[in-house]
Amino acid sequence: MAAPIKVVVTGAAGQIAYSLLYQVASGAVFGPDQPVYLHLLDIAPMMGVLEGVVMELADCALPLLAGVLPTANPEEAFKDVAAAFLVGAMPRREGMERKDLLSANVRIFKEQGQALDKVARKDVKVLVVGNPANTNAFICAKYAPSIPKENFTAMTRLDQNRAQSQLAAKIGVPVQDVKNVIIWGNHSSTQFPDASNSVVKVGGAEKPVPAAVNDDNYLKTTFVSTVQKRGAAVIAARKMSSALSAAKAASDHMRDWFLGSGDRWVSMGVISDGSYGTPRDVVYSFPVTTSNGKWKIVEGLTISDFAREKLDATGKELVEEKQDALDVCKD
Ligand SMILES: NC(=O)C1=CN([C@@H]2O[C@H](COP(=O)(O)OP(=O)(O)OC[C@H]3O[C@@H](n4cnc5c(N)ncnc54)[C@H](O)[C@@H]3O)[C@@H](O)[C@H]2O)C=CC1
Ligand SMILES: O=C([O-])CC(=O)C(=O)O
Repeated sequence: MAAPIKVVVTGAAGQIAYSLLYQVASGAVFGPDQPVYLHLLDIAPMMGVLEGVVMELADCALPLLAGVLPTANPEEAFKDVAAAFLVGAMPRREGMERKDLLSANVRIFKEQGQALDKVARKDVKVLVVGNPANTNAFICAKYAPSIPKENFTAMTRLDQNRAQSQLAAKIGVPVQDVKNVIIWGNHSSTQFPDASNSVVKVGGAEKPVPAAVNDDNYLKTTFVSTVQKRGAAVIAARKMSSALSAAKAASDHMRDWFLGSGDRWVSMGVISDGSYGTPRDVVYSFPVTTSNGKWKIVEGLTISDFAREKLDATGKELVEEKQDALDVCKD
């Protein structure tokens, strides 16, 4: 059995963490042979609730759980961690856009970037879930200059999973038979869910999704807006934001980053190098492949005029959000 790795989950007393912690501690993320030492960070007033979560983790009797450290101190929480799930942040309520959370949440990611910089492993893999996730990830990386920018990512995997599920239902196949759907840009209502390069297994053979769906108008309209607005639809129904599916997506993202994406593309918010004419130096969601703990943007895809407009609109929003975040972080 390998030596345990330290993994931090922030917002550990919150609703996403309540689903995520079991997945991490049971081996679904880092593999069935990798023990984990869980660091649980939340704010001081939540320490009582967190105590209950710690009790429940013990009561799960999980063989891979090597230990648990609950704390309200970021430097203690981030000490020597190999992986960080940055979940802790305010969620939006009905009628809000995710960027409305910026002024409340972005300072958390400045402070946590500084703490990671001081005490985390320099190869730590950071997944930002707290919204607005892309811009929070950008800020976190900025305040952790001793850690490579490539190690900071934002979660658009939930959007990818939603898109894959919508397409599978439309075509009438199991969800795992659809692959390579792409989420471009921001985890916001400007994101572009793009099925144009995705493929589906039908009757044992692979076929392009656009041919299998055979409804271009659907792929350009209903499909796009359903995925863009799915978070809001869940909030309208549940009066709370997605948690079960967000935790599953966070597990998928980190698992693929650590263990490899195989023959599938996955979407991750990563620091943009200007690929596909996107703005540089914002955290933009691209199709990537992962192996040996590194991600690589999928190259050589054709961008239609329709897609171009969408990639530009979501890029523009990210540039604006970045500026707003830098302004908030000045003081
Ligand atoms: N990227 C994505 O796809 C998704 C992102 N989200 C976002 O994830 C975040 C968390 O959502 P939930 O778990 O539902 O919220 P929640 O309110 O249930 O839990 C958040 C937890 O974070 C804690 N927290 C607040 N400030 C903190 C700090 N400075 N350090 C550590 N912990 C802190 C709170 O005390 C609370 O326990 C929200 O911002 C939400 O919008 C949610 C779903 C999907
Ligand atoms: O919509 C929200 O505020 C929560 C979230 O990010 C999602 O469900 O995608």
